Amino acid sequence: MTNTTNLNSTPTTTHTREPILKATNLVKTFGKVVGLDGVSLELFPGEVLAIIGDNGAGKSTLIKCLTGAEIPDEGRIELDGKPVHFKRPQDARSAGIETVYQNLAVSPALDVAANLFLGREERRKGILGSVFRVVDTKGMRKKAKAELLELGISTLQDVTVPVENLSGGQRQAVAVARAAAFGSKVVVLDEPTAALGVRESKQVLELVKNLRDKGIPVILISHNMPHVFEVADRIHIQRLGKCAATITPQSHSMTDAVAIMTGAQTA
Ligand SMILES: Nc1ncnc2c1ncn2[C@@H]1O[C@H](COP(=O)(O)OP(=O)(O)OP(=O)(O)O)[C@@H](O)[C@H]1O
Repeated sequence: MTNTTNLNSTPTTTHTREPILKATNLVKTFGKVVGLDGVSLELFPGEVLAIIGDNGAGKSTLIKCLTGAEIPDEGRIELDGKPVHFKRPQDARSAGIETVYQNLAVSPALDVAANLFLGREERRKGILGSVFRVVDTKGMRKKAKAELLELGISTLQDVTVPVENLSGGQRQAVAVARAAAFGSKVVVLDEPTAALGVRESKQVLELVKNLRDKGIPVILISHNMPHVFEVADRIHIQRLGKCAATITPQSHSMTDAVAIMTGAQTA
């Protein structure tokens, strides 16, 4: 991958590999309101792509179109080079796109391992034979531990702790670990550090880097410029429903990014 300095709305990075996820000219309107006005995006293997933009710039709408929560009016989405037409979030999830939304979908009363396997519980034969299959708590706990270890999540040693007893950062880590497990191809994180303190944010940002290093590309939506500049390989800037520019932390400063975002600097 080579980075070039360029403020045009075309991606500033050239890649030798094919994108895992590619969106071309997405349009989404809500009555007279234009949420997305012809937005294109590419996500490459092993990268963190941040999406930034002012309120109402179209970040959520873009993510929702990529993850099946909204259906674009126009445009094309390809996953691994093949066109996809997600009609609901479950379609995107089945295809390998996992999303962690701001309002975390963790179950507070369940323990860490149960949360990691939520909706995908593993079963084993019960003592009465193969007819009765019981939830394989022990097996899932073992796998949960291995998954957390692989992701470098060291703050969650005990997978039998109920999630309601964890800190905000640890809960976020559980949600991200769940998204990263089960062979997902892409992880989308919506404001993962918004509700966290400095130390907890740092842990989550480390986790994002670990995901990338593990080969899972991440799309990160964030308003926090220092966080974006710390972890992103490329930064897609949304403005008024369009992509104003795609930059890199090497090619542009935070001041540049904010100026492009607000229209003070043209792309
Ligand atoms: N369901 C909806 N119905 C009507 N208008 C919508 C809907 N969803 C989004 N919009 C509009 O589309 C535009 C883009 O909104 P979107 O939520 O994608 O922006 P955003 O960049 O995520 O903003 P924020 O940072 O405030 O969450 C806004 O004008 C918004 O009001």
